[in-house]
Amino acid sequence: MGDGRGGGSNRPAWLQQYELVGKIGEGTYGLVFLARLKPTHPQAAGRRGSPIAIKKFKQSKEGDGVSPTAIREIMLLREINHENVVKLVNVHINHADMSLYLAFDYAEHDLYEVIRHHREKLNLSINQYTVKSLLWQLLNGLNYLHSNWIIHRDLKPSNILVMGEGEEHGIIKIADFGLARIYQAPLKPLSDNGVVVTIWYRAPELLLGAKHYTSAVDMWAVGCIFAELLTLKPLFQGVEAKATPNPFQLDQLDKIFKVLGHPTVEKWPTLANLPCWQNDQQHIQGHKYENTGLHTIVHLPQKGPAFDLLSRMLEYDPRKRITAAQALEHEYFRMDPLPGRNALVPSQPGEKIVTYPVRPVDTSTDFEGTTSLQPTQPPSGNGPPGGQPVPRQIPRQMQQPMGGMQRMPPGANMGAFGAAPQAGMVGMNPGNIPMQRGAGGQSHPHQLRRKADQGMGMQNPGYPQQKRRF
Ligand SMILES: Nc1ncnc2c1ncn2[C@@H]1O[C@H](COP(=O)(O)OP(=O)(O)OP(=O)(O)O)[C@@H](O)[C@H]1O
Repeated sequence: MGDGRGGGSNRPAWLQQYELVGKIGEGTYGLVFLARLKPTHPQAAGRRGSPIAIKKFKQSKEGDGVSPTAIREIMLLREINHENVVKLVNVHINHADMSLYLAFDYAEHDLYEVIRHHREKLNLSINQYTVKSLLWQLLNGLNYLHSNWIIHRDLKPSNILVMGEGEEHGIIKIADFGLARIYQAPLKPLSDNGVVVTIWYRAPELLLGAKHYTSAVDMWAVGCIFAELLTLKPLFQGVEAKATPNPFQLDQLDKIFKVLGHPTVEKWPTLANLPCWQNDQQHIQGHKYENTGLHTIVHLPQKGPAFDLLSRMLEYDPRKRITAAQALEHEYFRMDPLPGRNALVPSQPGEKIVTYPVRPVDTSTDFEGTTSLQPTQPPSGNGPPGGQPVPRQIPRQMQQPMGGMQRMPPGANMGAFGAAPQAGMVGMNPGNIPMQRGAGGQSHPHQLRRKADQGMGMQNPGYPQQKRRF
């Protein structure tokens, strides 16, 4: 960046336009940094430049190329253009060390932090309008992805970003497509990629060894997230059995069955074909579960539309599970309060405005992940001087339900759908990227590794610290 922190002559011109603020997170596949356009840049015009998030991918274990996961992420993201999906603004591969930088629009919040703020700081539920608007936008982005034959496969609160103050305030952006992949019809076995959906949000068919992913796995995750937005607690907090390469996760299934009751072949005919159902007579088939009632956990009237929608998302049989397109048409979204474009404004006049914390930034870590001796600076600076965010006074921008997206016929291309390649991608040619053997087709051990601090191991069955926060 040429600023003495993570600067380097082998940085491309676009990266040198930005100054690094610091590290904001660490995921399975790399580090995420906050950077800003330099004040000297014409677009910044002496002001503080707009923020971007730069995701630097870790090198593959063999250290001999950009990982297949990264290639896949680029291939997908460069085609994607939707208000509720995070925008990729630039890409750089450093051929010297084969590191990969992806620059995305920066989002000040994510659902993990929004939920945590309500649970731990406010001890207050999220208002109905905000829950509905967040859910609507999540479904809207997901409908776009599914319509374009993309399954996310790793939906969880930390992957659902929410824009901070500005013209996109309160808008959701689905992020982290490192694990997503364009799916094909007819279904092609994808199980050689490993089981990738974070365990708490993982659909029962995957836990029982289904060999095929469908978009229904994302809808299960949305159901879990919907319930979590309502109760501020993960719905099914299973303890992951890490020692097994097997998808079978008994504790997670146990948590699900205790709430939703025992699945039956009458209600879910293909259940009998699932490998783990067949193989585990004793624990799964032999155990009888009472249905404790989802409504008692989420505190929703059983006959109401919110509960109806949630139940359809948590339908055992993936073929009967509601789709994103259907969910957007559900009665829940036609009733007051109607969903809006800015999910973070108060739901009614006089209601207290919730101020969510800005992302903490570790300003002592540079792009190489090296800790410098610089004094730690205040957080990202997106709040006012002094670090105390002011209440937000932005009026609700939309009172009408937003129109659902048209579903795209199988085989139609993105161009036909109106998706333009994104800015900054000119010259990007994934075909020219030196790839590891097997890239794009085979799984890489990196892909299957889960973060040690996810809080889902036997040692830490409580609420997870899913990522490092500073
Ligand atoms: N565009 C972005 N703007 C702001 N923060 C972001 C952006 N993209 C990712 N983050 C944040 O950076 C952190 C790390 O993200 P990353 O996607 O690498 O990992 P993760 O989702 O926490 O975990 P995993 O990759 O293992 O699923 C998260 O807190 C995430 O919310």
